[in-house]
Amino acid sequence: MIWSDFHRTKWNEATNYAWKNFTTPTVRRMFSFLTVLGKAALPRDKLKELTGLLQEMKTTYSLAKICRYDPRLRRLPSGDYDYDAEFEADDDNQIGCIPTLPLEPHLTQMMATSRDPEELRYLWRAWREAAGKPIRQKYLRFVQLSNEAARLNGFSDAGEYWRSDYEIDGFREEVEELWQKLSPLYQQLHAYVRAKLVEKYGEEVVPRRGPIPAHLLGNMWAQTWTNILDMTIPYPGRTSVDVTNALRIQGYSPLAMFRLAEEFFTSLGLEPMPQTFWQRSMIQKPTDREVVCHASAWDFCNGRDYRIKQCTEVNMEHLVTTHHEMGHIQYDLLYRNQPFIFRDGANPGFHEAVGDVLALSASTPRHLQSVGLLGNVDDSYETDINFLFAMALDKIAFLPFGYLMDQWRWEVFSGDTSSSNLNSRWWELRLGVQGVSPPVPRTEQDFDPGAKFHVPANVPYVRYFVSFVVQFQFHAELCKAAGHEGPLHRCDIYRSVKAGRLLRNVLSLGKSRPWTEALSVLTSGRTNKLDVEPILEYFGPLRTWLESQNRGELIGWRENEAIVLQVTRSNASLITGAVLAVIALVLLVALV
Ligand SMILES: CC(=O)N[C@@H](CC(=O)O)C(=O)NC[C@H](CC1(C(=O)N[C@@H](Cc2ccc(O)cc2)C(=O)O)CCCC1)C(=O)O
Ligand SMILES: [Zn+2]
Repeated sequence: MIWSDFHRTKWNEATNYAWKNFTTPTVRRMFSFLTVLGKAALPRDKLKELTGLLQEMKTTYSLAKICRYDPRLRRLPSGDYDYDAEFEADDDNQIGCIPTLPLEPHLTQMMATSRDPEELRYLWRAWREAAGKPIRQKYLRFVQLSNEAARLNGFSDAGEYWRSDYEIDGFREEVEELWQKLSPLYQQLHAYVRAKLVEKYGEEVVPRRGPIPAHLLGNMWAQTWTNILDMTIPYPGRTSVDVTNALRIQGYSPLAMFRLAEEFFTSLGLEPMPQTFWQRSMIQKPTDREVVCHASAWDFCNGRDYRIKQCTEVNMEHLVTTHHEMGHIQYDLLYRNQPFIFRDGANPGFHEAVGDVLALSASTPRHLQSVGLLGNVDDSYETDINFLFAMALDKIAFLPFGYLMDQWRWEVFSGDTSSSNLNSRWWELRLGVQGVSPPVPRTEQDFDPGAKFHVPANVPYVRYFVSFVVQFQFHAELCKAAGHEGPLHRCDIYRSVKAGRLLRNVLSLGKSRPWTEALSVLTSGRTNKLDVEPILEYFGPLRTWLESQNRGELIGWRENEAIVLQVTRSNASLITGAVLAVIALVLLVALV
């Protein structure tokens, strides 16, 4: 229904006070959600422009392709590539360029498996040229319209609108405080991985006391580091929990991976996937048409139709993703009897945590052995450390990225970051928070955040940071309910109906109660706050091990030790700097 300006004014007036005096808390809660119109509050023409920009940015991202790496690419004295030459028809040795490589599965796979820094540097830059740079202007206009819509809903900007999903004042400070408590553990992991990369690539490529160049971490955005486990595993030759080979040798299909994940949920007494799920999901990349391969889980809001769309590859990372996506469907199923407006996660981080909680049990060596994916598993210290390290490459490495993505966007929405420092602010955060540096010089002509799905797709991201903290709170409580004894990282809640009942009680609430109350239910009243203790307890043994291994290493990074020139500020400031230097020189000479 299209809102006429008259209707919208009347609605805004009506929703500003009448319902706030309703006596029934649940009805008041319903209206507090119903009165937020979101982008529908925009005038018709601006709504059309906003949705058009969003579609264009998503299309650019999902269709972006790059050329294959060619080692004959000429390097400039500055260390950068002579890319222009790359596309000139070169008589004697045709380099040429036909963009054929999409992100999934090609670039994802190459970033994960290539150990050639030059190829990785090429892939890293070419992807940003194809996916990020082209949408910079569109994104700036999109931000303007998003802020206008937010203000029409009574928020100061789109960032405040996004944060309202968490229903607590000071959410921003809460997230900052959580990160401060987790950062020391991240820095220990960062220092250890950097030392291993120095061993592999040399100090020419990796500065021993500086940030880690972002293209060497096995992932296009350096957001999880599981793909460099082979180069960094503490005890090579001992049990490694990467069961990719076993999955392939045993002939696992994507369907078998989905059935395996479903069986974990039903072993807890939770819901099986409905019939339509198996009929209508897309679990493999089709060969006859272009699709958006970024995995997603869908609730068609009729209590029967739920689907996953995923370009599943047979490997460990996708087995975890399958649990993650199915966790969304499980949550959708558990709150399907709630009133429509309450059919949502208690907060977005809860929705992201469900599947990961089960994956924490399903990934243990003991569990992988029980499903036949791992051979002999010993209870040795080395196996424990190998396992915890593999988990840290996923869970701890991710924390700064999960934190900085929306720090950057909240500042863009609030205007603290503007078009003149859009990309340099991104790299300030990447350098300062995550300790990674760009492998080629960056300028304000680039738009590197735009090369990460959630920015063109306008999907908020702090939900993942919240999930990575709260999933360990869930894990600790479910393990307690399952009667687990011993270290938290060895817990496997598989087949525990008690754990399943507790999880069902928490998730069935949907968004009918504030998430702080859901946390009280989970912890039998012990807490209603996000708490880093469980994740720090889980990784406790690894932290001790890292601290002993890192003796003598610099913990943290010197920001001036990045290999390449950091983000060059907009050229104007460079010229100003040069002019001032000349004037100073002239004065000096004059004085002497
Ligand atoms: C209709 C709709 O949109 N539905 C929502 C779900 C809902 O709201 O019901 C949805 O399907 N969102 C897609 C998104 C996909 C993935 C993702 O984007 N992950 C992040 C962060 C991350 C990284 C490591 C990790 O272990 C877990 C998460 C990234 O890849 O950067 C890709 C693979 C994993 C999850 C998702 O499932 O969260
Ligand atoms: Zn998710």
